[in-house]
Amino acid sequence: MPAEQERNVIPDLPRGPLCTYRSKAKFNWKDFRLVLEDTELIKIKYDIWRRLESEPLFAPVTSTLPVDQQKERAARQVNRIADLELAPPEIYSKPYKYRVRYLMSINEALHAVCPSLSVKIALGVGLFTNSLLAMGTERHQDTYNKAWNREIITCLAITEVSHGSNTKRCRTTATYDPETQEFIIHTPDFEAAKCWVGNLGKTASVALMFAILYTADGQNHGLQGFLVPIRDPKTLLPYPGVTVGDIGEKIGLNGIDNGFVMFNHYRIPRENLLNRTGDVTPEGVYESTFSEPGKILGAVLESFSAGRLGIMQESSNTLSHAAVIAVRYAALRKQFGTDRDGPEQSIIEYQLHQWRIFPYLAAACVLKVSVFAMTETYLETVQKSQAESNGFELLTQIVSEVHALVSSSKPLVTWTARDAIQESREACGGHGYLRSANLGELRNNHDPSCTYEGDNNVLGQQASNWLVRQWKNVKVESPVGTASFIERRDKILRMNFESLQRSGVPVESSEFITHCYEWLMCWLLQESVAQMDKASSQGIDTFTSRNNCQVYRARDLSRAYAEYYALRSFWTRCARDDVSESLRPVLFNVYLLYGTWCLDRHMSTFYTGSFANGSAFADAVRGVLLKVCGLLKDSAVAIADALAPPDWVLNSVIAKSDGRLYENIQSVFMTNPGAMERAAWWKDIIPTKLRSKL
Ligand SMILES: Cc1cc2nc3c(=O)[nH]c(=O)nc-3n(C[C@H](O)[C@H](O)[C@H](O)COP(=O)(O)OP(=O)(O)OC[C@H]3O[C@@H](n4cnc5c(N)ncnc54)[C@H](O)[C@@H]3O)c2cc1C
Repeated sequence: MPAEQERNVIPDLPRGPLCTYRSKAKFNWKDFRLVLEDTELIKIKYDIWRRLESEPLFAPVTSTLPVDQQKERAARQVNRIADLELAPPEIYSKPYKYRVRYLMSINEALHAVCPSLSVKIALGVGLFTNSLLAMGTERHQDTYNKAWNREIITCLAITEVSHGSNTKRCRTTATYDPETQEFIIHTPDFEAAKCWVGNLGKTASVALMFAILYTADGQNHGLQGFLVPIRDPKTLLPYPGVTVGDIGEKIGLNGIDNGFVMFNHYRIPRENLLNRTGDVTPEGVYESTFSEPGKILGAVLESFSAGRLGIMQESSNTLSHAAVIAVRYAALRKQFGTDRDGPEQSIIEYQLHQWRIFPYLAAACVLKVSVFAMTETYLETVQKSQAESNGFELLTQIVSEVHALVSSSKPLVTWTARDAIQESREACGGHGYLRSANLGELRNNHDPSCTYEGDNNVLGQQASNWLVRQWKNVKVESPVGTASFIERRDKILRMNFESLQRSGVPVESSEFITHCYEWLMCWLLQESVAQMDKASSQGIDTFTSRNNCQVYRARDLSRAYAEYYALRSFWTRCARDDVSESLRPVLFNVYLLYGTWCLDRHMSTFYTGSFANGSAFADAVRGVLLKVCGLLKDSAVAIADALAPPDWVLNSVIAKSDGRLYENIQSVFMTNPGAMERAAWWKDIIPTKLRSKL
C-alpha cells in the first residue's frame, strides 16, 4: 500500500454530486493512480501544472482565437517556458534515462495544457537535437547548444509536397561545389518544396533538412541531412535564395506555424552536411564513415522512436481526458427511469452506455501503463548503446524489436484516443458539442497524431514485416520477449476454444486472453506468409504480394501484436507486490474489459481460422465483456478521478471534479460574451416587410 506521503502528491477533490458514485468504489482512487503512474513523475506533472496555473499566458481561452494570434500565443509560450526553467539545472547532469524521463514528463504536462506549445518544443528542441545527435558530429555542437538553449528556433524538414511517407523519393538536391567548398541547395519544382514543416512558417531560423547529395561528378549519394539557415535569427527575415511561407489554417494545432520552403541554388558551407556516417572532403570526394556502430544504432533509435513515444504518452493522456469527461458526465446526467413519472436514472446505469464508454476508460489505464513500460525499455536500450562495452549483435536485435513495438503501438494508441474522443463526444449528447466541453479541441488537436511521425497505416507495416521475418527465421530474435511466442507456434496453432475449455482455462482469466492472442497472431502470421509464398510462386513480386496481404492479415497482425504487448505489460504491473489487495479486483476487471473488448473486434478472424465454431466463443467473450461493464459501474468515477488532471487542465465544463454539472453549464451560458445582448446587426436581418414599418 502506498505511504500517505505518496498519496499526498495528488491533490484531494472537492465534494459534490459525483460523490454518489465516488463513494461506491471499494478502493482508494489515489492508490489506483499510483499503479498507473510513477509517483515521481506524477509529482513533476503537478508541480508544472501548479506553476502554470498562475501564468496568464497559459490560462485556457474561452473562444477560438484568430489563427495568427494562436501562433503568436504559442510562440510566446515557448519563450516563457524557457524563462521559467521548468527543469532544475541539475537534471542535465543526471544519467540519460533519468534525465529524459524527467523531460518527457514535463512534455506530458505541457501537452495537456497547450498541445501546440508542446509540439512546437518537441519539434524545435527535442526532435531537432535528437536528430542532430544521431546524424551530426562535434562540428555541429554549436547549433545543438543554441537549439537546446532556445537561442534559435529550429525545425525538421523532411516531407515534400508530393512525398511524405516515401521519404526516399524526396527530390530537393544538395550539390557539392569544390571551388567554393559549398553545397548548392535547390528545389527543382513546387512538388519538391518542403512542406508541413512545424515552426518553419513564420519563426524558424535553421532547418535540419534532408536532401539528395550529389558530388561534382554527378554521382548521387542518397538522402543526407543538412543544417540549412532559413532566416536571420535577429530579424526573422529569410535569406536571399530562400522562398519560405506558412501553409495556412489547419483543422487544429494552429499555434504551430507549419511552413513550406523552396531553394533557388542556395549555398551553404560544406560543414553543414551532417557527417556522422558519411562526409565530403574539401576536394569533393564522398567518404562513408562507420565508427562506434553501437552508438550510431542507439542514436538512430533515439531519433526515430523518441518522437513516437512522446506522441504515445500524449495520446494516452488525451484518451484519459476523453474517458474522464464521458464517465463523469454519465454519472451526473439523468435520462428516463423505470417509472415514467418517477425518478430518472444516471445514464451510466444503462448497459449500452457502459459498453460504449467503459472500454475506453479501461484502454486509458492499460495503455498508460504499457506506454510507460515501453518507454522504460526504450530508454534502457539507448542507455546501453551509450555504454562502452555492449554486444553489437544483441543491441541490433533489441533496437529492431523496440522499433517494431513502437511502430505497432503508435497506431494503436493514437487510433484508440481518436475513437475515444468521438465516442465521448456523442456520449455527452448536445452538451458534449459545446466548445467548453473541450472534446472538439481534443479531437482537432489529437487528429494529426495518426499521420505525423509516420502515418499509422504505413508505420504498422514495419511491425508486421518484422514479425514475418521472425516467423521465417530459423531462430526467433526477440530479446525483449514480445515475439517469443513464435517459438511455440506449432503448439499454439493446435489450440482452439474447445481445447482451452477442456483444459479448464476459465474465460475470465489472463491465461485465456493470452492464449487467444497467441493463437490469433500465429494464425495471422501463418496466413500472411502462406499468401505471400503463393503469390511469389506465381511470379508476383514481393512488393505487390506484401501489399495484397495487408487487409484482414498483416494490418490486423500489427494491431494484435500491440494489444498483446499492452495487455501483458498491464498484467505484469498489476502483479507487482506494491499493489494493494483492495485494488486487485478492480485492476483485474479493467484488464478483462480491455482484453475482451479487443478480442471481440477480432471475432471474425477467430471464426475464419476455425479457432471457434458455433456461438459459444462469441457468447463467452461478449458475456464477460458485458458482465465486467456492469461490475465496473460503481468503480468508473473513481477510476476517472485517478486518470484526471486538475480541472483547469481538463478544461471541460461538463466534467469538473465538483460535479456541479448544471451550475457550471449555467455559468458558461450566462457569461458567454454578449450572450444576452441584442446582436449589433439586428437591424439588417429584420424581414423587409417589417422593416418598412419601423
Ligand atoms: C500537423 C502536422 C505536422 C507535421 N509536421 C512535420 C514536420 O515538422 N516536418 C516534416 O517533415 N513533416 C511534417 N508533417 C508531415 C507528415 O510527416 C506527413 O504528412 C506524414 O509523414 C504522411 O505523409 P503524407 O502526408 O505524404 O501522406 P501519404 O504518404 O501520401 O499518405 C496518404 C495515405 O496513403 C496511405 N498510404 C501511403 N502509402 C501506403 C502504402 N504503402 N500502403 C497502404 N497505404 C498507404 C497512407 O496510409 C495515408 O492514409 C506534418 C504533418 C502534419 C499533419
